Amino acid sequence: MSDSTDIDPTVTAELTRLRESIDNIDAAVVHMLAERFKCTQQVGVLKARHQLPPADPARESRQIARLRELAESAKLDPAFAEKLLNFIIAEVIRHHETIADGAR
Ligand SMILES: C=C(O[C@@H]1C=C(C(=O)O)C=C[C@H]1O)C(=O)O
Repeated sequence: MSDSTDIDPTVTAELTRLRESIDNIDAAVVHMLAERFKCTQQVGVLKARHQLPPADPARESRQIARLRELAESAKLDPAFAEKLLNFIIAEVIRHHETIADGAR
């Protein structure tokens, strides 16, 4: 069995370089998601104020179609992109329901 002391130093250096980029990308994703949630919270307040429903399935369909196209041109699995967007949207709708409940 090999342990970390047997690894070729050039392999370790390459792994470290790649992991530094992965960490930077993860940080960017967190910051972008935080900005997205700031916007969606404002949408939630606007909807609650004007008695609009938390979810907008027609808007979601357009977003999914657009994201699937973007994913294809970026060589990212469109099914994965759709699942990710649906996961995020489900959380946003939950937030909107909470905001609407608080406004009642
Ligand atoms: C943010 C909105 O509310 C919901 C959340 C969406 C999203 O996270 O992109 C899209 C549609 C809605 O179901 C919106 O209506 O724009």
